[in-house]
Amino acid sequence: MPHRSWTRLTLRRPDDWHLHLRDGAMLRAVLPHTARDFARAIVMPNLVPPVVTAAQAAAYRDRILAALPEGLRFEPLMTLYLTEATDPDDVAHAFLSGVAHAVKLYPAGATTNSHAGVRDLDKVRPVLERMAEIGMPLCLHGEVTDSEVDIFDREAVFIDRVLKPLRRRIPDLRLVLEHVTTQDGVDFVRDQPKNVAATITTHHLVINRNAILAGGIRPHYYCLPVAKRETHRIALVQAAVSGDRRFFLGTDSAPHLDAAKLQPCGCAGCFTAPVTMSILAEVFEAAEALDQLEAFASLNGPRFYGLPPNEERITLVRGEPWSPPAAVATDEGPVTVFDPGFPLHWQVGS
Ligand SMILES: NC(=O)N[C@@H](CC(=O)O)C(=O)O
Ligand SMILES: [Zn+2]
Ligand SMILES: [Zn+2]
Repeated sequence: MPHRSWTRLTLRRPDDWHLHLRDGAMLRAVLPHTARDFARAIVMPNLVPPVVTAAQAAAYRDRILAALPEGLRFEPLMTLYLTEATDPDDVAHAFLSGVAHAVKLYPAGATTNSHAGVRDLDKVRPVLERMAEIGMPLCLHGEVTDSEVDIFDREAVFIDRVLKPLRRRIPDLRLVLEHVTTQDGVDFVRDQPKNVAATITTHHLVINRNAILAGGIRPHYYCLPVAKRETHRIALVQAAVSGDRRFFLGTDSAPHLDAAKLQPCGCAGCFTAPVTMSILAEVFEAAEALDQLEAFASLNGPRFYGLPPNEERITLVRGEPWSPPAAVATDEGPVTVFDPGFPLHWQVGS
């Protein structure tokens, strides 16, 4: 049956393998939007102060569960923020006791709340070697921070200068190239026979760099890594719909108050949680690959992380275009919801 005529699609409940839930008022406002559609999420640790230790991750996990509205089920999968002072024993304890599922590497200065991240990879080598021994994945924000390097080239340069040497030095370390944005990144992952995967965001599947700049500056499309040329967006779509187990959904839904985005130096991040599954259905439908959506959103991620896929199912239903909320209210102000720029026909059935 041609995909264009599908009006319903049932799949295992998806997970989000890269998510920012923040804390406090923001956490309470955004969490229900993820928990409505997703069973689990890899929760990013870039709070202020960052989630560095096993104890901090356990406490953050408890705050997330306490913020979950009655009647919703959701399992936060915690990560540890890698610093040059991180203790390998604490990391191993966090992983082996189930408190944390991955460590996150932010090159210092690369993105939101990354200043406590890593400047010198040699300093964290004992941690990385221990992780390789116990099979704990390292999630990477894959951009160099060198101000000489053009912002649109920072992922490709990271792959050459950091990722390839790291692969050679610690080949058993399991890596996730988070929010891959380039053909270069896709090609790198495809070249790795094992231990490497990549997450792909919602927004990088639908916007290219024109969205940020054409016709005026549009802060709600500014995220890191910054969206690239159309050729790169197409490479991401091809990877996502290919069924290749190395690529899976990590929305990187990254809410910031509108007040923090709409200013002369605005924050990076797109808030996609409320619309991700609808957008993905449009993207996969347009690629005539709706039958691959379950692999991308519900199967490939758990396989990489060594977890069972969810048993529960959701149904996406195609109908007349619907209008998602323009913004989600928090106690501290509104957060604009990502607008893909095309009508959304698909909705997750209740
Ligand atoms: N993606 C973003 O643009 N922002 C993220 C950080 C990140 O994932 O790099 C955030 O925490 O706001
Ligand atoms: Zn990042
Ligand atoms: Zn992120």
